[in-house]
Amino acid sequence: MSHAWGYAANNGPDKWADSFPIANGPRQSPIDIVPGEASYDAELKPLVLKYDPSTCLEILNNGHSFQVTFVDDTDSSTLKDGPISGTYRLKQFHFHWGASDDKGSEHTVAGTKYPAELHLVHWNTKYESFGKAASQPDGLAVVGVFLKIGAKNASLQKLIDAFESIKTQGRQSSFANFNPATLLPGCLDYWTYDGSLTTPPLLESVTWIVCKEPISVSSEQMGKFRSLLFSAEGEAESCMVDNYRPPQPLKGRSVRASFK
Ligand SMILES: O=C(NCc1ccccc1)Nc1ccc2c(c1)[B-](O)(O)OC2
Ligand SMILES: [Zn+2]
Repeated sequence: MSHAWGYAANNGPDKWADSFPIANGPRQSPIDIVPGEASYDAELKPLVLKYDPSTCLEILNNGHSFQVTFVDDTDSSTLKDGPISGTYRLKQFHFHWGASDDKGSEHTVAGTKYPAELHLVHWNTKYESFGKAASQPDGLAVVGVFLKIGAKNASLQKLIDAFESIKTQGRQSSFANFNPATLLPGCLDYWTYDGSLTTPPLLESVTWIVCKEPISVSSEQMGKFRSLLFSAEGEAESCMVDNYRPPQPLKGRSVRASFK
């Protein structure tokens, strides 16, 4: 497989190991989180998330998902505490979702799939850049938030309203003053474990922080996610759906809970 990885039968998750052998590594993500097997750790601190909407830069279709990117040359938008030490800067957030409401999340909870999952990506400022941090075992910290079908989500609607300008692969548009904190659930209880990027290069550099409480999304809003395209303008249209990697073997890792 050339490095044109994707989610189709010929270039999807079952084929990634051909070009990225780490796909079969010891700390791959996502995983199935089994709450009864997670161990409560009283030493885990509450998450401290400080986001500055003025660091929001653009929204783009990268051919795998849509992503909102942030200016990360200062400590304006950061994640601290929780299971991590030091300061991690927000770089981007993106989503994974399904072709229907019964699938789409990457992490699962006792086998339950949610229709979508948000990833807020942060990098450890002890390294000089995201790229450098991405190759270090403590380089990245990603906050995962499940989306559950329910009430229309006004914050997600702001993202959806920008979709017509990023319908096809490679398109981007300016996107300002969005506060990612509006995408967080009210309760920040979380599970945490050591894992990886869930897309190539699948680097094993992520401290995963998965929130127990989902946020809401309406079924109509999920329909708008599915109107984005994997394909570029002028190519045969391919709907951007099922852009999730299934759970990977735990390989002896422990999952800790910040709550009883
Ligand atoms: O940043 C990514 N690629 C570009 C890259 C540039 C430089 C070095 C390595 C990688 N990928 C990526 C980053 C973070 C997450 C994911 C994928 B995710 O697992 O989907 O959710 C969390
Ligand atoms: Zn992701």
